[in-house]
Amino acid sequence: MILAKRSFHTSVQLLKRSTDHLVAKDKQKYKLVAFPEPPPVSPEQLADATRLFARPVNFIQSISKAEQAPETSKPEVAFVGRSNVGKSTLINNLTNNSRLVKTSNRPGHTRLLNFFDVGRQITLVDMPGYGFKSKEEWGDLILEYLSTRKQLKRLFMLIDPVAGLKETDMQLMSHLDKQALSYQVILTKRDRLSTEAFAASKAEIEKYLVENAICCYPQLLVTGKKRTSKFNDNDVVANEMAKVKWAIVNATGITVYPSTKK
Ligand SMILES: Nc1nc2c(ncn2[C@@H]2O[C@H](COP(=O)(O)OP(=O)(O)OP(=O)(O)O)[C@@H](O)[C@H]2O)c(=O)[nH]1
Ligand SMILES: [Mg+2]
Repeated sequence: MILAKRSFHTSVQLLKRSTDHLVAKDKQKYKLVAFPEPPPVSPEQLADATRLFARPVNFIQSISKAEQAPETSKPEVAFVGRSNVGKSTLINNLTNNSRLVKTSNRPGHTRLLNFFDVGRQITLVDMPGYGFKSKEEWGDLILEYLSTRKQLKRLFMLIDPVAGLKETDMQLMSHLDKQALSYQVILTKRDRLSTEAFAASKAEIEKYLVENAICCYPQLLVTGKKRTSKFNDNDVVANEMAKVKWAIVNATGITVYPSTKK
């Protein structure tokens, strides 16, 4: 049985779950080609996460050097990915504030690390993109931040399923694996592909992760703009966003208490 390079613990967890994702390679061997079904998320957990992100969100600081990072004690998650993949848009969507972070259809828009406080419980970090129209110093800033930031609980790595995985994405994953940093992949711009094309791209990305990525959380998240009424799936889009919120809450390990405000 081939379970890529996963840790023993993860392998045991995977083996305990369903075997639907295993396909026969030959008579004796099986190959893992997709992540197992993630543990179910209850409506209460989704509601807790949604409640947290409905709380006030405040810009903390922008930095151009890792040592300038704010001294907060809050658990932190950061969003990383190729330029134009939709990092800043995702932060706006999560916080329901389209003007919190500036977005642009021109790659290379975000040039600093931008920190935001959500409900005084967690910190979100928007990052410059890598790849097309990126700058070497931005890459240095990201790597420096990743290797020094103790508060960082999980890195969310955004991938555009239209473009698929690029060499730069794979290099970053390999770097994160070597540093034992936990990351989770979010597929963005779901609305830009047909159901079939999206499923094919997702399967290819997932296969690569299963076979190569060590510290990747074994669940792919999905986001995308609300689609036209033709598809009538705004509920699906809202549910996908709630799952991203829950993944963040889960990664940070915080408990969301009901608001005391009436
Ligand atoms: N169709 C579609 N477009 C999106 C989606 N998310 C973001 N975009 C668009 O993609 C472009 C880039 O979005 P940004 O959020 O600025 O991307 P970024 O990753 O922050 O880019 P950089 O800061 O340049 O690295 C903008 O024109 C967004 O409107 C999505 O889910 N669907
Ligand atoms: Mg940006």
